[in-house]
Amino acid sequence: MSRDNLLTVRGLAVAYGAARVVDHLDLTVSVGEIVALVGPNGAGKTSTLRALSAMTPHRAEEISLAGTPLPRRPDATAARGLSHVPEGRGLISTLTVRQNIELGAAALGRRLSRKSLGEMLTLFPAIEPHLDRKAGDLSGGQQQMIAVARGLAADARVLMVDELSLGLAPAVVSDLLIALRGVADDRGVGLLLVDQNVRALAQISDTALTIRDGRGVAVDLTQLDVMHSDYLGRPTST
Ligand SMILES: Nc1ncnc2c1ncn2[C@@H]1O[C@H](COP(=O)(O)OP(=O)(O)OP(=O)(O)O)[C@@H](O)[C@H]1O
Repeated sequence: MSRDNLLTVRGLAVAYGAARVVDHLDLTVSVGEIVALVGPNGAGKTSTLRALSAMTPHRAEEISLAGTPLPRRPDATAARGLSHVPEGRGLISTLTVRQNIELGAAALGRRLSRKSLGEMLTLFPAIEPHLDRKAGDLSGGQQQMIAVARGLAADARVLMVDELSLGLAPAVVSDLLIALRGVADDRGVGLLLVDQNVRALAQISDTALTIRDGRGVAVDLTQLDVMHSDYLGRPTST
């Protein structure tokens, strides 16, 4: 393990019945690193994130955070600092913005401190005027900011975000990605981002991989930049 490694995954396998969608997948996410996980529909990206946060049955030789094996229960995984913003965001639309952000900490039996809330609002100033509105009444971009804030508010050391840009305008996606780059640079959080919008990801990621025949394959970021949206990518080595 390198000194700065946070998340280490070796030999991850996910199967649905006889269909093995992820097989021998390895990946690492280091302190302050943004890793893009790209690939076409059905490649196994969501299954990978769900397995890492123990929401999907899986096998693995190693899933560890900062050198310590992660437990295989979603709440325990989150409590150790591996946070997951699922596709669709998973907000409770009838609760307020503030309550949704508090849920990140509450789910782990913690109270969200004023300092943590303040940090989230500094990161996403667009949601500050709406703290006491129902989350479901906000725009898609604002809801994605709330979901990321909720994930970070649970003292995330590694944050995984599934389909960050889905349904959002390019300018909103850009704001979100710049904020996430800041989270990585300023707070040292490691980010594992899944998105169909590979061109946007290429702007802010440090490394990228795709899933080919179940395995993680490194992708050249400069190739991502010129791809159309769902291109699988070329491996940097074969
Ligand atoms: N609960 C499930 N039961 C059975 N098959 C599933 C289940 N979840 C996913 N799959 C299948 O596993 C494969 C990988 O799905 P997954 O959602 O992980 O892919 P993905 O790369 O995230 O795709 P997308 O970009 O479309 O979200 C697909 O063939 C999918 O149909």
